Amino acid sequence: MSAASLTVDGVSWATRTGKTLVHPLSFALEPGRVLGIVGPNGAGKTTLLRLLYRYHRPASGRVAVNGDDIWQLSARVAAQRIAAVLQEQPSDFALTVGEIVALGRTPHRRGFGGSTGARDQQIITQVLDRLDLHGLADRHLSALSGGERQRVMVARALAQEPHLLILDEPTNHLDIRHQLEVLQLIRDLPLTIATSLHDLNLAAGICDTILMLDAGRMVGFGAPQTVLSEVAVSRVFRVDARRERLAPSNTDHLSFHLQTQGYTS
Ligand SMILES: Nc1ncnc2c1ncn2[C@@H]1O[C@H](COP(=O)(O)OP(=O)(O)OP(=O)(O)O)[C@@H](O)[C@H]1O
Repeated sequence: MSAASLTVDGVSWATRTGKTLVHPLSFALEPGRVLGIVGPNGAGKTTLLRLLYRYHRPASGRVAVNGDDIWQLSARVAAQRIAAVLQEQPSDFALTVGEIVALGRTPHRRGFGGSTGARDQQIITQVLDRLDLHGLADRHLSALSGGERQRVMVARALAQEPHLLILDEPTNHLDIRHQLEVLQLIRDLPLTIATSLHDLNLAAGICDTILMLDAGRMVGFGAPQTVLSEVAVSRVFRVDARRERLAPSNTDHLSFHLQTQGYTS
């Protein structure tokens, strides 16, 4: 596994009816960085992620991975570089966990239906181990809990050996232990990562950089402590946010309260 740089230059996206959901935004991420995308419901997080994994073609601007415009790459080469773990649960219920993780190798095979080689098998075994899924390899997806399915989807994405990993709310469906495990895995992976996260404290804990969206506009980009200020979080999320120092861990923690006085945006 190796990490890629990500460059987003003047990228915007609008619906067919002309409603702009992502206003032009630019940022750059160095290889190996973890970017957290935060913002209220409907702010455009999923739409921005779709632009990063070549699902939406930008209305303006370009997305480049290691300097290459992702729309200049073939779909297959793009899939060798970028993998995504999405919110929607998969519909491949008839497949086993092992078979689904093996699907992650597809972009690396010659021709469709190519057989699984020794190297593919080795990688599949490694990711099953890494996600603690070995005991479930022969189980059908329909027989798994939501959290187990989520781990299978992360395993499939890692089997793809991407350089850039996109995750949309990866901790949905996960209990606290598995949330922590998936987040620690994300932090330790030698990949460039862009993930949306609703939990601002988790985001501050694992991300190097935070991108804050509000109504399709980038309203913050930088270190978590800077972007997730009390003032900015209060304004964008329409709450009273307070930053407190937790003892004995000596870490910052945001707490949220309904506003007593209205903020106007
Ligand atoms: N293809 C589309 N056509 C029209 N509207 C869309 C489309 N995709 C998303 N939207 C709308 O654009 C806005 C942004 O959606 P998006 O899913 O990107 O937000 P989000 O920040 O991921 O929200 P959430 O936190 O609720 O998941 C929402 O109001 C959504 O209803």
